[in-house]
Amino acid sequence: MSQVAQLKDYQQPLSQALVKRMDIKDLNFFYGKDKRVLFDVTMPVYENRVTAMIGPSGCGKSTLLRCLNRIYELYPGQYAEGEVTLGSDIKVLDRRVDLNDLRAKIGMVFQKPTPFPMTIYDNIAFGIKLYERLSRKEMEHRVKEALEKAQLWDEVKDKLHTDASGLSGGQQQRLCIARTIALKPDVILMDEPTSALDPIATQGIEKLITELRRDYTIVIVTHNMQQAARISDYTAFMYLGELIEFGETEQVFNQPRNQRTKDYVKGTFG
Ligand SMILES: Nc1ncnc2c1ncn2[C@@H]1O[C@H](COP(=O)(O)OP(=O)(O)OP(=O)(O)O)[C@@H](O)[C@H]1O
Repeated sequence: MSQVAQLKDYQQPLSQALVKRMDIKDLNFFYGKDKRVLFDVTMPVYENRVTAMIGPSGCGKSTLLRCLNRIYELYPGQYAEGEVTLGSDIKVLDRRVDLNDLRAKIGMVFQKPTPFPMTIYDNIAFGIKLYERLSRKEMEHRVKEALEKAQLWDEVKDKLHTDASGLSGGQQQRLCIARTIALKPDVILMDEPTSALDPIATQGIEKLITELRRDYTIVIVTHNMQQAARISDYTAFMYLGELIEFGETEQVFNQPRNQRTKDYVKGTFG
């Protein structure tokens, strides 16, 4: 059995056909006019699959992720050129596309769990209220559904109205995932979602990610190659702002086409 197959002990095969959920074409990114850090990146993001971005520190993984929901627009001087499409018709980089709508469709989970300073229940309800008017019953149902999908419900159902800061790190991260899920996104972006967590909590999140891909499309940036091998279906290897190789995770790890990929996955550099 291959190394990747052994690592994927808890991943169930998916039956859905391969469909492009997002399409990235000739993407360039600039931290100001004179600092270009992405160079003509072109790759698909497949629906109901986990795509991992790997590569040495500073290669542009997080920058690429941040282009997918235009979160960089919060910072003056940063801009992207090229094309990022969601579904068949939403041009993500087009300034006419409303950022709030976009971020509901393309949710994001960050490195450090960042619950809002409010109750567990309100953490979920808060985001929903920005987009939808639900009755109390409907809201209760949505909150429960999101917590169930994030596999947190059983642990918090008796303390929904206590402060979220009382949860463990792993629980807080699952709460952040629930908050994202509650908006019914198409795509969930995750930037090093387990790097602040202990091994047990990390395993819980990894398992959750592989289950969430039944309903969502997930793109994850990770430093941890074993994690990429365990949980992703597709892997993008980046180096110095270029996409060096993209393919099925099994292939990228076991039969890389590019010498740099080979060296990186073997641990020779990076
Ligand atoms: N706010 C910023 N201003 C200027 N340059 C930046 C900024 N953020 C990142 N960079 C540069 O952009 C390049 C890509 O950084 P990025 O954070 O996307 O890489 P990464 O692969 O995610 O790295 P890491 O694994 O260390 O998080 C690096 O050269 C980095 O120094």
